[in-house]
Amino acid sequence: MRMTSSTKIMLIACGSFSPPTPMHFRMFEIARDHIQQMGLGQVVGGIVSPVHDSYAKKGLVSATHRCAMIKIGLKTSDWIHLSDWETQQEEWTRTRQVLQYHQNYINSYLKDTNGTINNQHIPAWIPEGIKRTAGQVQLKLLCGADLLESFATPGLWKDEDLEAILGYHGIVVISRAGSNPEQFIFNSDLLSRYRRNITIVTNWVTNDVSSTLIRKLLSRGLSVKYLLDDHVAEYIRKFGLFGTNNETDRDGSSCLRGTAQN
Ligand SMILES: Nc1ncnc2c1ncn2[C@@H]1O[C@H](COP(=O)(O)OP(=O)(O)OP(=O)(O)O)[C@@H](O)[C@H]1O
Ligand SMILES: O=C(O)c1ccc[n+]([C@@H]2O[C@H](COP(=O)([O-])O)[C@@H](O)[C@H]2O)c1
Repeated sequence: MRMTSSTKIMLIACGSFSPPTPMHFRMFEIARDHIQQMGLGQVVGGIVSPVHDSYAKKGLVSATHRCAMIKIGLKTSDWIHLSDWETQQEEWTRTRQVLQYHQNYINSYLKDTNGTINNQHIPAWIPEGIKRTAGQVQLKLLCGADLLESFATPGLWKDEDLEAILGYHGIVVISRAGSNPEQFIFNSDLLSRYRRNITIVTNWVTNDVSSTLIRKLLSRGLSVKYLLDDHVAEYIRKFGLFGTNNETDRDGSSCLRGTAQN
C-alpha cells in the first residue's frame, strides 16, 4: 500500500457512539489535517458507522437513537456522513466486513460508468462529485488509540481480520490520554509487521471526553453543556435517554420518520 499526496482516502470510524461526542467527529478533522499536511493523501470523505444493537455494550441505546444523534451532530459537516448499514444488518458485523462492504460499494460506484447504480438510492456517505475527481479510493479505519489497544484483548478480534484490515485498508490512530500507540505497536509482532500501514496522529489539543463520561454526567443530573452538541443534548432529554427524565418513546420508534433516516 503506497500512499502519495494524490492518493484518495476515505476514513471510516466504527464504534458505539452512545452518545456521539464532539470528539468522535473531531477525530476526522485531526486525521484529515495530518494526512494532507504530511502529503499522505487527499481525504475525500468520512463515514461514521455505529455498531449493531446486538453488540450489547453497557450504555448502548437503540441504533435508531444513535443514528439520529449522529445525524444531528454532523449537520454542520460537509464531508463526514452517517452510514447506518451496520445497524441494518441481522446481527453484529465484524469490522473487517464493515470495511469490505463500504470499500466494495465505493469501487462499484466508481466503476459504474454507464450510470446503472445511479438509478438506485445512493447513500449519503458517498462524497458528491467523487466520480469526476477520483481514480481509486482507499478506505481506512479511523480510531482512537484505545481501539487499537483492544486488538490485544484475547479472543476479541480474529488475527486474520486484523491482517486484512491492516494489510488491505490501513488504519489511522488518534492518540488518546493514557495510551502510547507507538509502544503498543512495538510490543506487537503483528502490528510491527504492518507498521507502514498504521498512521499515528498526535492530538495536540487533548480532550478526553468519552461517551461514558457523558452518560455518567447525564445519569447524575449534571450539566453536559460545552461537552456535547446542544442539539444532541436536547435530543437526549426529549427522549429521556441515559437516565434523563422523559419517559416517552425509549426505543425511538416515533423518530424513525425524519431525523433517523439515511
Ligand atoms: N476523546 C477521544 N480521543 C480519541 N479517540 C476517541 C475519543 N473518544 C472516542 N474516541 C474513538 O472513537 C471511536 C468510537 O468510540 P466509542 O463509541 O467507543 O467512544 P467512547 O467515547 O470511547 O465510548 P465509551 O465511553 O462508551 O466506551 C473509537 O475509535 C474511540 O477510540
Ligand atoms: O471485528 C471485530 O472482531 C471487532 C471486535 C471488537 C470490536 N469491534 C468493533 O470495534 C468497535 C468498538 O466500539 P466500542 O464502543 O466497544 O469501543 C465497534 O464498532 C465494534 O464492532 C470489532
